[in-house]
Amino acid sequence: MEDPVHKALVIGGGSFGTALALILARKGANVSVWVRQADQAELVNRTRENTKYLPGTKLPENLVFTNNLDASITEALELVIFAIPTQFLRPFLEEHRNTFPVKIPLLQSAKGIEIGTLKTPYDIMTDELPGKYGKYICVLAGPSFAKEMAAGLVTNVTVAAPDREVCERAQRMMSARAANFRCYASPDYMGCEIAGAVKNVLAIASGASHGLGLGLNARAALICRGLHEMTLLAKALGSNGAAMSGLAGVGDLLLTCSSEMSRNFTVGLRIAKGETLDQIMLNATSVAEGVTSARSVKELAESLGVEMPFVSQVYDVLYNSKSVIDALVYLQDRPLTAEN
Ligand SMILES: NC(=O)c1ccc[n+]([C@@H]2O[C@H](COP(=O)([O-])OP(=O)(O)OC[C@H]3O[C@@H](n4cnc5c(N)ncnc54)[C@H](O)[C@@H]3O)[C@@H](O)[C@H]2O)c1
Ligand SMILES: O=P(O)(O)OC[C@H](O)CO
Repeated sequence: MEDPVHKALVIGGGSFGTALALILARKGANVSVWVRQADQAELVNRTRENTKYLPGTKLPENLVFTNNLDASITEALELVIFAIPTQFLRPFLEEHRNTFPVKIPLLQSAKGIEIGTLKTPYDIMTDELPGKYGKYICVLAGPSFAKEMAAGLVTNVTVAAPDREVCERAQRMMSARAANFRCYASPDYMGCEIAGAVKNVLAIASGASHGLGLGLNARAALICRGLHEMTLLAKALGSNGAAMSGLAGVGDLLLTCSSEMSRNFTVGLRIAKGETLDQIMLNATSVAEGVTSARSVKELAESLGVEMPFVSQVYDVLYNSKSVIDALVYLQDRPLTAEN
């Protein structure tokens, strides 16, 4: 049974923040979406459309963009969603540490690993928010293209948190039959976050494989062996691996490795077609988290002694000018091993 939400706040008005706000608005919540620029908020409110990040969807009147985080926005909140890319989360929290009410779920939805600290978004939130917020931090992960959510298409995701009561409350609050949005609950928050970060890197590999015309056998092998890599990393960080067979693990990996709707997949595709990373980044209007996570995930895996051959090859292609063909040859010529 889902819970009603009367008032919610989404931090970040990119495509995913806007899509999550729409889900809550469609179940009747009054939703504010915080963005950095006042003029962006004004434009969205005037046109009733987020033309920059989620064009083509009319926003309902109970969904309002704002540049304010004063009491009129934060008072009586029941739920806060964080939907800004991983690398910008810590600076945001440093500035807005005590802004949010306590005892309400704080649901983070970014999929990446922070450069430098090699931490997940959940850990960044634990670092930066005062202890009183600790057990209320949750993770949302799973196969969820913003465009499809905005179109009202069926989407199932996982809400994860160590505290069962908080996790299930967030699950009930985010679930929205009216928006075809269904949430499952899981205690494996670390598994969900590692899956979210690593699947973006693997999606770059899958796009590259598609660009080379390697076919569907190769894609299936990449998804399967990639799942093995992300499972090893998650377990090295304390996950019991439960998320890997679920929506956040194999579910999101399948989605992102199979579609040009994925920005990460598209980066790999364009590289295989001859563009450089610099050329791709030059005109990028939206974020492909796998580009930065290729660096941080590789470093994290090395620091833990976890072998991640696909991730290391994506890193070499992006940052060491290795050709996609050479990366493929490397992967195929590795010594034969047992499957697990
Ligand atoms: N778009 C999706 O389908 C989708 C689905 C699931 C998860 N996610 C995850 O959600 C997170 C947000 O991605 P998105 O797709 O909404 O991004 P986007 O590319 O659509 O928008 C970029 C966002 O980053 C913000 N931003 C840019 N520079 C910033 C800065 N210096 N400080 C703070 N914010 C800044 C922008 O305001 C905007 O909100 C990512 O971690 C992504 O992996 C996205
Ligand atoms: O467009 P991508 O590659 O960032 O993927 C979006 C979502 O993470 C899919 O679940």
